[in-house]
Amino acid sequence: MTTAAIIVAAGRGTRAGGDLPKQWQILAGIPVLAHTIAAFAGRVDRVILVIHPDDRARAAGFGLPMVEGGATRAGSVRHALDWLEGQGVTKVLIHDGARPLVSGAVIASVLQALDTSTGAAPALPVTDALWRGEAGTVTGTAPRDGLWRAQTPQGFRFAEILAAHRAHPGGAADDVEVARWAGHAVTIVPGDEDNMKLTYPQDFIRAEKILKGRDMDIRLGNGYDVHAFTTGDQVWLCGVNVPHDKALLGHSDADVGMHALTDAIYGALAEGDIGVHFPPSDPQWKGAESHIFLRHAMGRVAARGYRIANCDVTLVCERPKIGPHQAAMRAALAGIMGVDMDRISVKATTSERLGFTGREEGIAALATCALVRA
Ligand SMILES: Nc1ccn([C@@H]2O[C@H](COP(=O)(O)OP(=O)(O)OP(=O)(O)O)[C@@H](O)[C@H]2O)c(=O)n1
Ligand SMILES: C[C@](O)(CO)[C@H](O)COP(=O)(O)O
Repeated sequence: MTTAAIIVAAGRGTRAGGDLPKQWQILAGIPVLAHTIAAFAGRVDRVILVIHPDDRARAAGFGLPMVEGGATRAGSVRHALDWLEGQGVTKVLIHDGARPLVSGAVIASVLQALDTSTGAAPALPVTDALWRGEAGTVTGTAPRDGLWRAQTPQGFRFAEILAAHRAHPGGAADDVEVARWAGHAVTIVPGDEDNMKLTYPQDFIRAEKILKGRDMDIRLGNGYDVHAFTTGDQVWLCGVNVPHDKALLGHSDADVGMHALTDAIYGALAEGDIGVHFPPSDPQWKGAESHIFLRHAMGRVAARGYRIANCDVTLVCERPKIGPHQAAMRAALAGIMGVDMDRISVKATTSERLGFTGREEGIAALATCALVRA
């Protein structure tokens, strides 16, 4: 059994306004879509992102398969279902990228209901009285009995929802409508008031408040790296080229500071180290610029729904002198990581001429990193 989640995020969010489509706007320090993706981590076997072609570069950092969206939500879902065909998926969840606060409990209920039903979706009963109105005046009332407010993820047996979407004439508000049109029963599972869809600007304020009320998850990681000196006239340290009477030896550009920092980030996520993601045995990483590794680690941070609280790097060497380059190093790292410079510290110490660093045989670097998720 393979489960997949399709996260539709190709809309333009016109009702939400703002400089960016709503799924890319920042909510509690990270993009809305990063929250949404993090909610599915570890709960399904595969996650597929449906994005607008203009957002390809922005979305690449998540490291997930990407499918181009359609002109409508249903079109976007259809593209992803077509893409998943033949990949052994038996259950598929279809979720709005604009619902970042979906809980693990809601996702689990939908998946569980699919054991006995072709379709399942979360919803909340309508509890307020319903009126009709015109020009600001109540013109009638409507019974609320049996009415539900639909949420996502809406889950289905894969083959059935793919066939239903292919046959549907279009114009459906959601995937439950498509499934029902094709004759499939859809089970209602309990929704969650917090599983709101960000639709209007004021929804962001409510979502921020909900997130503030949740427990904060903090993770710490450390990293340590050493590179030996060889002949040369420059070294790369924390993204800055420093003139020196030696060079650092390594499979990549040997930026010992950036390597320690990257390992600290992987460590905080409990996702191994640089060697796991970029094996030295693989010739494609020979001479690689270290920002590739750091950007990858930051993509993993975003994909897991975390953000950087702060990082601290210590370089251990007698020479070159780090002080004159410290500000440039902090700026370089902050630029690569997309965080404010005041969250990045770079400092240096000598080892009082003791050991391999004291004998100027190489440079060592230590790094600590703290990640937070609301
Ligand atoms: N062509 C489209 C339209 C919508 N969506 C996605 O479907 C979800 C729910 O749609 P909605 O809230 O209507 O989003 P938008 O279409 O972006 O919003 P608006 O109608 O305000 O422009 C969103 O995650 C949105 O990105 C999509 O993937 N492809
Ligand atoms: C799918 C959906 O989220 C169910 O509530 C909703 O129908 C999509 O958003 P829209 O605002 O109706 O386009």
